[in-house]
Formats: sequence, structure tokens, C-alpha cells
Amino acid sequence: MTRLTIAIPSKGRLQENTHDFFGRAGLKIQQPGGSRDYRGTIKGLDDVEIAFLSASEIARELAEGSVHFGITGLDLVHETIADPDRSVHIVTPLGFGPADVVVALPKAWIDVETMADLGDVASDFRNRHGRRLRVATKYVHLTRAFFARHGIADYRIVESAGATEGAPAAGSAELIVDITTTGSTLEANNLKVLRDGVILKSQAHLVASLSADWSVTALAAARTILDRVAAEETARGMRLVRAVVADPAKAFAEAARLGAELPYGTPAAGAALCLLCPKDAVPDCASLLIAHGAETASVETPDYIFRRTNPLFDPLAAKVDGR
Ligand SMILES: Nc1ncnc2c1ncn2[C@@H]1O[C@H](COP(=O)(O)OP(=O)(O)OP(=O)(O)O)[C@@H](O)[C@H]1O
Ligand SMILES: O=P(O)(O)OC[C@H]1O[C@H](OP(=O)(O)OP(=O)(O)O)[C@H](O)[C@@H]1O
Ligand SMILES: [Mg+2]
Repeated sequence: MTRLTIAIPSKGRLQENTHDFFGRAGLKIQQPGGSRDYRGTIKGLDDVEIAFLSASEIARELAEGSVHFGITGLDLVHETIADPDRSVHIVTPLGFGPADVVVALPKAWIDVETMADLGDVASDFRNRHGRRLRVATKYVHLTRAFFARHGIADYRIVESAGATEGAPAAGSAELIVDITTTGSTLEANNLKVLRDGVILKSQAHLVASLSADWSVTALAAARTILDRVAAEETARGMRLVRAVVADPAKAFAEAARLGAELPYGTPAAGAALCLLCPKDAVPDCASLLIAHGAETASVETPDYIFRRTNPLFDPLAAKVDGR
């Protein structure tokens, strides 16, 4: 039976946060051969194999179906995978690795502030210089699609693997499409982003391949992992609030308006009412219980909240089954 393979970044800026993400869910990634080993495991989960790859390789392997899950940037998913809606399923954004793919050009081009301005300049440029504007980028597909959407055809792509921001100053291109987070690399190269020049807002995502071999074993392992991930995520936003009140049903009816849940039912007379309450509503919830006669309301932080329905796993299972 095929085991579940998860590809995670082995280097670069997504690596450390990826380990933290699994760690929060109580999943410990082990790399038996040390950092040079290409394969690893998750402690206690025999049906799972970890593949350590670069962020761009991960997008490729997801497209090929040679891994079940991968963690990579949304920019790479859209750049590398021809038809992402069909070949992969986005499980969840991960809240780290934020970066925008942008169209940028020298600040000295004061008349060009928007994609429409760029369209005008592109035609002019061709007439005047007898050659097309050059765009330096490694995001070839994203650039083509975005320029086409803005009706710009008078340009040529110059593929650039690194130091793309230096291309205009070096004279190898007039403008660039690249990724930026703080903007300091653009600034250092005297470049500005067009007002409507943000092609994609990216961050790291957990992505599932729809062409992978989803054996019963692999799917069960996916459920185990996504249960833990979802349980930790849910728990992070909730608190357990406990108090003995005069009329638990009535107290809960009011607490429900604050978003509280009654996970273990209405207590018998004299026993504590136990509520799951959104973190931000805890002080109001506690005051409400005191107003309902409680002497004490105690609040605890749950580590995990497991539920029968899993918002991360269920949509994936539906897609995999439906193939
Ligand atoms: N400021 C940033 N610059 C570049 N990438 C970023 C940034 N912030 C987040 N990322 C994300 O990290 C991904 C890859 O980053 P990084 O350049 O660290 O990987 P890498 O190990 O160099 O991979 P490769 O060798 O394939 O380029 C990007 O595609 C993007 O999704
Ligand atoms: O907006 P900023 O915060 O300045 O970040 C953007 C820069 O960081 C990335 O390069 P990276 O460091 O990954 O080097 P690489 O091109 O070798 O991958 C990216 O290609 C930009 O050059
Ligand atoms: Mg890089």
C-alpha cells in the first residue's frame, strides 16, 4: 500500500516555519541521516514519509503526483502548475512566508504608474526603438497571463534566475516581475511597483496533489495528520470556561450569543457548566456566568479540540473520492 508522502522545504525561508507548523500539531519531523538525507519520517506515524525538497521542486512534484502533500508558496503553485484548479487542492494557508509577485520598474519612469500607462509606453517603445520592452522574471507564466489580462502584448520576457531586481540597471531589461516582502530589495535598486501591479499575494500553503496515488493507507494517514492540525488550530482560538450557575440552560442561551458552545451537554443540577468560548469573548462570558450566580468562573486553554467533522480533511476526501 502506498504510504503518504509529504514534501517539505529543505532550505530557504519556508523551512523553519514548516517545522514549527508540524510541531504545533504535535508532529515531530525526523531526518535520520541528518540534514543531507533526502527522506525522513514523522515520529510515531509509520505510514508517512517526508521528502525534503526546495520550494519550487515541491510545486513540480505536486503537479506530477509524486507526493501527496507539499508545503510551498502560492506563487510557485501558480507559476509551476499548468492547471492548478484541476491538479491540486489547496488544503489551507499557513500564515507564514508572505510575499507579493509584482510588476516593478525604475522610479525614473515618472509617467508610468499603472498597467494602462505601461501598455501605452510598450507600444511607443516599439515604434521608437524598433524592439519590444523587456521584462526580466522567473515568473514567466504569471507574467504572460497578467499582461494578457491587461491587453499588453508588446513586450518580451527575459528569463532571470536570480538578482532580477538588478536587470534594469544592468541594461538587460526595462522592467521586472519578481517577489517582494519588505520592499527593500526593490528600493535598493530604485524600482517602484505599479499601482495595480500586484499579480499575486502569496504565502506558504499546505497543498494536496489530486494526481497522487491516494491509497486507503495514504488517505487514513492524511486524516490523522489533518485531525491534529485542525485540532490544534481550533484549540488556539478557544477557551474552556467552567462555572456552577443557577440555571445552566438559560446561562448557555445567553453565552451562545457570544459564540460559546456547549460541547458536553447541560450539566445536572449543582454540577459545573462547561463552555467552549471564542478567546476574545472570554471576559464577557465569565461576567455573564457570575451574573447567573456563579461564585467562580475558571478559564483553561485547551491543547487540542478534535471534532468529528474536519474542515481540512473533509473537502480533500470529497475531491479524492470523486475522481
Ligand atoms: N521575500 C521573499 N522572497 C522570496 N521568496 C519568498 C519571500 N518571502 C516568502 N517567500 C516564499 O518562499 C518561496 C521560496 O523561497 P526561497 O527563495 O527561500 O526558496 P529556495 O530554497 O531559494 O528555493 P529555490 O532554490 O527553488 O529558489 C517563494 O517562492 C515564496 O513563496
Ligand atoms: O522585498 P524583500 O524583503 O527585499 O525580498 C525580496 C527578495 O528576496 C528574494 O530573494 P532571495 O533572498 O530568496 O534570494 P534568491 O533570489 O537567491 O532566492 C526575492 O527574490 C527578492 O530578491
Ligand atoms: Mg530563492
